[in-house]
Amino acid sequence: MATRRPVIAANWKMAGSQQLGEEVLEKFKLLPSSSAEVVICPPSVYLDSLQQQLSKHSSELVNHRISLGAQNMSHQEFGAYTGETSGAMLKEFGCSYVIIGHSERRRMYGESSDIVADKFIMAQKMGLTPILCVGESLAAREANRTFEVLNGELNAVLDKVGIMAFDNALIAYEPLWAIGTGKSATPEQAQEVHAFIRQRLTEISPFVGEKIRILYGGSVKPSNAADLFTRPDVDGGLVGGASLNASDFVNLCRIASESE
Ligand SMILES: O=C[C@H](O)COP(=O)(O)O
Repeated sequence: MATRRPVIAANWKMAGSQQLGEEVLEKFKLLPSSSAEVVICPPSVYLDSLQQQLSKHSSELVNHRISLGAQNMSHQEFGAYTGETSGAMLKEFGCSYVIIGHSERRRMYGESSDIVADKFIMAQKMGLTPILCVGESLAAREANRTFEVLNGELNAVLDKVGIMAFDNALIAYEPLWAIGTGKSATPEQAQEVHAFIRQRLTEISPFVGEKIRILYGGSVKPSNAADLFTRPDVDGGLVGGASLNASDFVNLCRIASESE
């Protein structure tokens, strides 16, 4: 089986502050080292200060791999799109990653799977690694439609970009019923879905399927992380609420590093 380095991504959503960035980096300085890749996705207006903080503390963070990511981007390259942020701008402010198709964007801002696929394409064109979010609603799970929903969300992107584009992407499985509810999927539920996603990709390309990192998101916290992250197809987490507490977040990164 391929060795996949775990990834812990923080999605601050519309929360956090410049101060939180400083607190998180101070906590990392106290952790001797971590092998997990860490991605911090603050609101875009904080990217600049976080980039500067990372550079200020770089000599004390050499034993960590901390990158910046964004929570969203435009599917357009540039132009008259009021309120939007382009991939090139995110690159300019130090981003390596961008979250694409988070369920909050699909649900509250009407992002169709087609737009999500276009964002995926634009992210890669701009040199960003997309973190593609997929996940089913509670109603879909209760109707035994989980795999059907996931297939639909994956196919919408696969059909447009092709399997090899997933060689430079992460997938985050985020069941909608577990997001911000305090009720995480069980490790067994997460593993079952992650294995399904990996199998789906492996059928098309064993190379990509084996290599791709699939993160779990939905009420991840230090108390349930070890059980989730040690499942064979769970390669880390996309963390919302717990990433707003510097100690909890750094603890999650430590747990992920130890689960490798
Ligand atoms: O992007 C993160 C997810 O939506 C999970 O959020 P949560 O950890 O607050 O449940």
